[in-house]
Amino acid sequence: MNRFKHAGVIGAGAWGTALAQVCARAGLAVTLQAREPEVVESIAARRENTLFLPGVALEPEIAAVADMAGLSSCDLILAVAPAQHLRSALKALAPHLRAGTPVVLCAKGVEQGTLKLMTEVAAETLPDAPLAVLSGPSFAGEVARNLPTAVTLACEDEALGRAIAEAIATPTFRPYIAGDMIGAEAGGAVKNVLAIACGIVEGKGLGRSAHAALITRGFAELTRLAMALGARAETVAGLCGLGDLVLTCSSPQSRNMSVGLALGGGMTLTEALAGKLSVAEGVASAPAVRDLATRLGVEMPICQAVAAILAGEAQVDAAIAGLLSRPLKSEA
Ligand SMILES: NC(=O)C1=CN([C@@H]2O[C@H](COP(=O)(O)OP(=O)(O)OC[C@H]3O[C@@H](n4cnc5c(N)ncnc54)[C@H](O)[C@@H]3O)[C@@H](O)[C@H]2O)C=CC1
Ligand SMILES: O=C(CO)COP(=O)(O)O
Repeated sequence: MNRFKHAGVIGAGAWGTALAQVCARAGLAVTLQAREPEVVESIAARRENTLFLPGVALEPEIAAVADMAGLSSCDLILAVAPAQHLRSALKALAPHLRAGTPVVLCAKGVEQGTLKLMTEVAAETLPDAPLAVLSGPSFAGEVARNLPTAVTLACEDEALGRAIAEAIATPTFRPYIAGDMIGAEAGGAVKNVLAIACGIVEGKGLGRSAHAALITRGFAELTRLAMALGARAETVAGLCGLGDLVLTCSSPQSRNMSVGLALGGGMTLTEALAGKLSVAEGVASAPAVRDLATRLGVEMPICQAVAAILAGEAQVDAAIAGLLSRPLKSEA
């Protein structure tokens, strides 16, 4: 029997809307909180999120609300506001959260300034809420259309992790349970920065060999940072780390990779982001990942190069030349 009955989803971007679909298909009542009035209106009037997930017919169980108060009767919350807005979203949720309601963190990023992971932000804003992390290779459009997807559902409380996974699983959406929340969230945050690098490699036409080298050396960086943060190696080798890195570095469907493609093709960052409503988390997380690596003494040359390019401190060609001319070293 499902322990949960009513899911509340914070953030009606593409991923929040896709996860609302998953929860509805899993048999839960769903309330989707949207920041934009036009999203609430389009879901109520047309059963479609015309702004962030156009062309997908939404399940009848999904009700959209503007106010966090609309989530007060939920017994499970999925927090899907972008990483840089998670703190303000959870603060707004706090007065309406029922005691003991688990909060599943679904954003992929590191908070700028504080350099905190999403679990740290949530622990500060909702100190009493049980937390879990959902992360893995999952394009919103594919999940919303019911294509097969597997993700990591990480929770320190194994029984709670299992209960959440059972509540949201469907025949096509398969959460694998893990105990390591830090590994799950570190993988998702760093892969977005690496996807920008992969886009640059593609945009510059540097070839499949360079692409494979970048994914592999990028994974080494991701693993080093995650381990320094306290993650377990097997978590980052799973869906939320390696799996998501492979997906995001391999398809222009990725918003992060698309930004890299544009930069590699000669656009400025401003041109690459112009007119985009959707979030490319790696752009905001790159400087935070770089600063976190510096603080922890972790070598992350690819992420550092991406951060420098995005900040206008390095040109693309010079950054590539800098990476290729690093002293030869042991692979391990
Ligand atoms: N789209 C995807 O395929 C996937 C996205 N994610 C992650 O989910 C998170 C949300 O991304 P998407 O749903 O794709 O977003 P999106 O790019 O589709 O939409 C932008 C979102 O940002 C919100 N937003 C904009 N300004 C804001 C502000 N000032 N305060 C609060 N919210 C604001 C909008 O309301 C909207 O929900 C990100 O961390 C992303 O990395 C994770 C897995 C898949
Ligand atoms: O996280 C994602 C896939 O797992 C989505 O990637 P983008 O945000 O780069 O589109």
